[in-house]
Amino acid sequence: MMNKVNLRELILEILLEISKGERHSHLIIRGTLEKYQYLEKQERAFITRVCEGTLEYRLRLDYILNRYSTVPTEKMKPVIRELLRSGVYQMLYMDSVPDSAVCNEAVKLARKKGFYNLTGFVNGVLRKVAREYGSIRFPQKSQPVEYLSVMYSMPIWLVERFLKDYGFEKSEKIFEAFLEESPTTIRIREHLVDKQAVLESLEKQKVLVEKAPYVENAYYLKNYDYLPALEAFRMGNIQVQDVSSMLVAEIADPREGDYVIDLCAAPGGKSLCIADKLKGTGRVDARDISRTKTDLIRENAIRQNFLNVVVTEKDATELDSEALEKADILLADVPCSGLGVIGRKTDIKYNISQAGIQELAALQRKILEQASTYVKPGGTLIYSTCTVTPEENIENVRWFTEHYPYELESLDPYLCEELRGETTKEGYLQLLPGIHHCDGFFIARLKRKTEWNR
Ligand SMILES: C[S@@+](CC[C@H](N)C(=O)[O-])C[C@H]1O[C@@H](n2cnc3c(N)ncnc32)[C@H](O)[C@@H]1O
Repeated sequence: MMNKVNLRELILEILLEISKGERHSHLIIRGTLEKYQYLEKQERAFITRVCEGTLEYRLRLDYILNRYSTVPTEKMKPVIRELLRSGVYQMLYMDSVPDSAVCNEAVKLARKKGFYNLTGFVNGVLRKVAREYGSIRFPQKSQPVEYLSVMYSMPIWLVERFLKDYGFEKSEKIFEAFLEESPTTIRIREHLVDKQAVLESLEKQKVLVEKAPYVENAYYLKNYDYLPALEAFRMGNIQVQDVSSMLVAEIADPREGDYVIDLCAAPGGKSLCIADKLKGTGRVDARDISRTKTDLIRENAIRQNFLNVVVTEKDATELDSEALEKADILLADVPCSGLGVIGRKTDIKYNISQAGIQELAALQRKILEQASTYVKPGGTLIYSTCTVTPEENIENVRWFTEHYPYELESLDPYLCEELRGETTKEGYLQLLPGIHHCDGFFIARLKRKTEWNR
């Protein structure tokens, strides 16, 4: 018989690993769940929920703990800090766990980890929080920065940035959306796939399927445990992808026979979406910087049986003289700060810095510089990011049109009415979580001028 696993100990180990900030939290959680595949569905869900929740609400949990602890959270021993954070998270956000059980388990675990002299401290702090939580005074809207930081667990400097770029109301909606559960969105393939049959196969496997907005073949999936167990997934008929990413392929609008270069393609979502739209014709040259990354694209292309996708390892900042003026469509879905997908990748909000954003904006310009040479005169360049900072988005596009023979082109022919507006008419779209029904994303469509007529 299998030894009983101590779930809270696993959670503590995951949180300690996450707190080092060296690897993405979703990879750490996934790695542990893969190692303990034999755990029950509810046990796996419990681990995921406590780890994700503790991370998502870290700053708010620290604010609460610092009201009751004589030692501030940043001075605590890491084991004690993560035990307290996850304890408070369970008490405040998980009705199914009694407060007394949370305190007892945390004390037991502190002892097991060798912190005998701190068991009284752990017990005292958690019991005080349980008793007095209702009377904690949180910052009010009259102190907007502190309020948004504590209530939505966003670092102060990021709150200040969002306030500057988007104002209070929009920022609050965006932060609220970051804390909501992000749905699993899929795209059903268009070419050679019977959409109705795919929907029926999903329903037969008891998956709840709901239409997602903006894109015809986009759906939300609920009530499934393990994606690879779904026939539609194994057959390569569906692809997990947020609607914002699907919009890139809609806006690229490939025509049969087109040659498309995707400079930063891994794991391949947009490349494969475009390849599907090419209906088995043309070619998508899907590139990325490392073998690990290109293997991800290959894996996805093979599962979905795409024959018009060629995968290559290439650094997009280096010139590829063989590709000069060859592409009908060039996709630069560049590495970015990822602030639009904090709802899916929580650690971004704790790990990104203003200097990091500046560095990324410079890297994006370097990639655009090379990209500019691969497009046929009259061809299309799509620039996209999953972030919301002006310097990585519209400011880069303005810089690009000032220095290279490109002009913005309206997105309206490719978008549903709901997404059309002033900027889409001009040629770009900034999607914001909480305002739009998808991740935060930026897409611009640029046409290479046939003559350099500045
Ligand atoms: C936003 S992700 C791409 C997502 C992908 N387009 C999709 O839809 O699945 C950015 C990618 O850029 C890649 N990247 C970073 N620096 C690069 C470089 N210098 N050259 C090529 N790819 C690079 C990263 O490995 C990462 O896979």
